[in-house]
Amino acid sequence: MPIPRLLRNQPWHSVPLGYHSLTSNRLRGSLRSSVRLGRRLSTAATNSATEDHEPQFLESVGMFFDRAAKVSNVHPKTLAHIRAVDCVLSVSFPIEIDENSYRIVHGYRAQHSRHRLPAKGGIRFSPEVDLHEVEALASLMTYKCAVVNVPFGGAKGGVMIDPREWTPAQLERITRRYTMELCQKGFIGPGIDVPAPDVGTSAREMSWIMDTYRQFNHTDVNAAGCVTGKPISQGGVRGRTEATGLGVYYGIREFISYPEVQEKYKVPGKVSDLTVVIQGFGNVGYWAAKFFESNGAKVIGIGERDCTAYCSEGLDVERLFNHRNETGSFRGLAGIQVIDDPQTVLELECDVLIPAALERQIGLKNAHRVRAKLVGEAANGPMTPGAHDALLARNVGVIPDLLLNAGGVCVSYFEWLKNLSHVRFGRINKKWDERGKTQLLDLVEQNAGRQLTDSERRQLIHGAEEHELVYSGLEDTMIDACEETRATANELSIDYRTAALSNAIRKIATVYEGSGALFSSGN
Ligand SMILES: NC(=O)C1=CN([C@@H]2O[C@H](COP(=O)(O)OP(=O)(O)OC[C@H]3O[C@@H](n4cnc5c(N)ncnc54)[C@H](OP(=O)(O)O)[C@@H]3O)[C@@H](O)[C@H]2O)C=CC1
Ligand SMILES: O=C(O)CCC(=O)C(=O)O
Repeated sequence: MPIPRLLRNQPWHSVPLGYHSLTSNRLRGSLRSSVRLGRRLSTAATNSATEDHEPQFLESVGMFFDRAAKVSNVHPKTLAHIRAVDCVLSVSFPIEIDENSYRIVHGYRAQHSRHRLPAKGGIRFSPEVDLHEVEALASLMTYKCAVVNVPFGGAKGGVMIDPREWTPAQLERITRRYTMELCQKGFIGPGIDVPAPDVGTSAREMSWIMDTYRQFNHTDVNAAGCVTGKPISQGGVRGRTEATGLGVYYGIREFISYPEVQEKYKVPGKVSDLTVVIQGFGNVGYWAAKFFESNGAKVIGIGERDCTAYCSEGLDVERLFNHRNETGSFRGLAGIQVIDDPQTVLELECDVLIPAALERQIGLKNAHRVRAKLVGEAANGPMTPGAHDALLARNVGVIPDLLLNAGGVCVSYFEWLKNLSHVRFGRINKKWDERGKTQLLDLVEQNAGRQLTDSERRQLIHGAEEHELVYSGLEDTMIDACEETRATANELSIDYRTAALSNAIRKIATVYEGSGALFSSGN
C-alpha cells in the first residue's frame, strides 16, 4: 500500500481522514441536526441484538436510570435532559505501521453532562470500544461524580485498538494523535474535559496526553490539569494509582459493617473474616486485592482473561502479580490451583465477589450460578439489569459501580485541585501543624509528669504527607457516599443501585433547575 507523503514526513501530525463532532441542543440550539445524528447513532447501536438477548450496555444504563428516576421526584423534563448524552466526538486517523503500511484508528469521546465543568472520565484502549460503549461510560461518570460529590460533569473516551498489538512507540503516536483531535475539537482542557486512565491505559498515556495538550496550549499555566492519573513527576498526585482499588476496599468495608447488611446477606462484619474473589487483575483488581489482603481478608480467587487462580487459604497477591508479569499468565505458579475456564471465577463460593474487568460479565446466563453473598462492582457496568434483579431475588447483595468504583475520580479531583493550585498537598501546613502539636505535647508532658518516648513523640507530631491526605480524603468521601446511599435505600426500601442513582439524579437536577439554563420544573 503506498504511504501518503504527509504520513511519511509527519507520523502523527497528519491531517484527519475524517471526523464528525456531534453536539446536543442543550445549550446550542443551532446544531440540532447534529443532535439527531448523535441520537440516531446511539440508538442504532443500542438496539442492535446481542448474542445473549439482553440489553446492550447503554440501554442497561438507561434502564437503571429509569428505575431511579421514578423514585427521584424530579420533573420529567429535567429527567429527560439529564438522561441524554450531551455531546460526542468521533474521529478516525491513520497510524503508520511501517514504511509500507498504515492503519486507520477510530477514537471517541462522549460528554454526557456538562452541568458542572470540567466533564471528567477515563480513556480506554480496547478493541471493543465503540460510540455507544463510550456514551454508556460517560453517563455513569456523571452519576458517579454526583454520588461522591465531586463537582464534575461526566465524560469518557475510547480508542478502538488492542494495546497489546502495538509497540510503545506506536501507542505514543496513537495517544498523541487522538489528543490532537481532542484539542482541535475542544474536547480537552482543565476547565472543559479532563481525561484519566481506564482499561488499557495508565500514567504513561496520561503523560503523553498532557505533553501533547501543552504543545497546543503553551500559554496555559494550568495545562497540567488537562488530564489526571499522571506520574508524580508530571504533576500527578500520590495515591491516584491505587485510588479505585482502595475506594472499592473502603466501600465494601463500610457496607459489611452495617448491621442490616450482615443480617440480610449473612456476611461477616469484619474485613479480616472475609473471603474475596476478584475478576480482573489490572489496575483496579490488583489494588483491591492488595488492600483486602493487607487488611486480613483471604483473597481466594483471581480471574484473568485466560484462567483463574484459586487457593482456599488465600492467594499471595504480590507473588501472583510478579509471576503473571514475568510469564504472562497465572499458570505454572506453585501452590495455587489454576482453573482453565476464565468465567468460573464469577461462580466461586465466597463472601464478596468483585468484578473488576469489563462490562456485562454477569448476565442472565450466569447470574444463577453466582455463589457470593455480596457483589461489589469495581468495573463499570459489570452486570445487566436482568442479572441485577436475579441476584437480588436470590438474596445476593449488590454494591453498585457508580458508588463503589468512584475512588478513582475522587482522587482525580484531588489531582486536578493540586494542578490548579500548583502546590503539593501538605506543603504549606505540614511544619506548622507539627509545631502546634509539639507545643501541645510539651504542655501535656508537663502536666502529666511523664515524658513520651521518641517514637511516641514522632508518631503524634508527624504532619501529614500528600498520600496520607489523599487517603484520608478518599476514605471520608467513600464513608459519606456509602452512608448516604444506605440511608436512601433504607428509607425507600429500594436496592443500593437505585438509591445511589436517585440521589445522583436529584443532585444533578438541583444544578440544572437552579442554574436557569434549562426549563424549570414548573414550566
Ligand atoms: N482505572 C481506574 O481508575 C478505573 C477503572 N474502572 C473500571 O474498572 C474496570 C477495570 O479497569 P482497569 O483495572 O483500570 O483496567 P486494566 O486495563 O488495568 O485491567 C483490566 C483487567 O481485566 C482483565 N480482563 C479483560 N477481560 C477480561 C475477562 N473477560 N476476564 C477476566 N479478566 C479480564 C485484563 O486482562 P488483560 O490484561 O489480559 O487484558 C486486565 O487484567 C473497568 O471496567 C474500568 O472502567 C472504574 C473506575 C476507575
Ligand atoms: O479518574 C477519573 O477521572 C475517571 C476514572 C474513570 O474513568 C471511571 O471512574 O470510570
